[in-house]
Amino acid sequence: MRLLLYGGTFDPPHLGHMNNLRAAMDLVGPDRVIVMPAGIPPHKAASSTPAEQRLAMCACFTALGPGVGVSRWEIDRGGRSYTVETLEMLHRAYLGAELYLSVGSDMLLTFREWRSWRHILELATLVVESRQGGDAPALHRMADSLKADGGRILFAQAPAFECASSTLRARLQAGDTSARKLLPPPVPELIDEYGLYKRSSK
Ligand SMILES: Nc1ncnc2c1ncn2[C@@H]1O[C@H](COP(=O)(O)OP(=O)(O)OP(=O)(O)O)[C@@H](O)[C@H]1O
Ligand SMILES: O=C(O)c1ccc[n+]([C@@H]2O[C@H](COP(=O)([O-])O)[C@@H](O)[C@H]2O)c1
Repeated sequence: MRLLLYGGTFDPPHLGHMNNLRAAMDLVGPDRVIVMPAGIPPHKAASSTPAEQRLAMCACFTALGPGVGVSRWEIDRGGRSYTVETLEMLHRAYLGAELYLSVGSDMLLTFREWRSWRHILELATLVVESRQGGDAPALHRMADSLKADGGRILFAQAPAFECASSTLRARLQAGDTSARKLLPPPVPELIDEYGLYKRSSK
């Protein structure tokens, strides 16, 4: 059994994430996909969007196929979400499964800063997706060096879809409604329902 983990802050999920996960699924052909919104992301400021609302927005990923589920495990644990702990949990819960971890280019380039990154390489195959055209040489250099440390690394074959949650939040807060086109359903509807990313009053 192949199990693909896709973690993120998802504040909010966007078409770059959808493109990323679809490409990883096309490459790996997983039996099961677990989308895991982080409690507190380890390497950036905590999101001000409530975890339950980020979790609800992740329903967009289930459109990618019947094997795709969204887990609240990291949110329920609370605190900083270290991927090694999530992979250890999956390793125990799905005995014998081959684990894959989907990451965008920024995550691969900072991978040696992750907690217990050597153990992550033992537990899972990394599936890398480019976030911007032209980043391939740096990604391949990093992949080669992680392979020398025993890592297994695959590259998903999809053109980069340049998009970031932080930019979309800023655009929505500035009243740029065209940013909504980069959000998969039901994300725009939930943003309205929860009153997220509101234009700041001056
Ligand atoms: N446009 C994209 N293309 C490919 N991968 C992406 C893209 N955006 C995010 N990712 C990857 O998705 C995962 C989760 O990302 P995250 O939720 O932090 O989104 P983000 O857009 O990077 O957010 P922010 O701009 O707030 O940092 C990470 O592995 C990240 O590299
Ligand atoms: O475990 C770590 O040390 C670690 C360091 C940085 C990022 N991560 C994970 O990578 C995923 C994407 O992180 P982020 O901050 O871009 O949302 C998310 O699942 C994080 O928990 C994990």
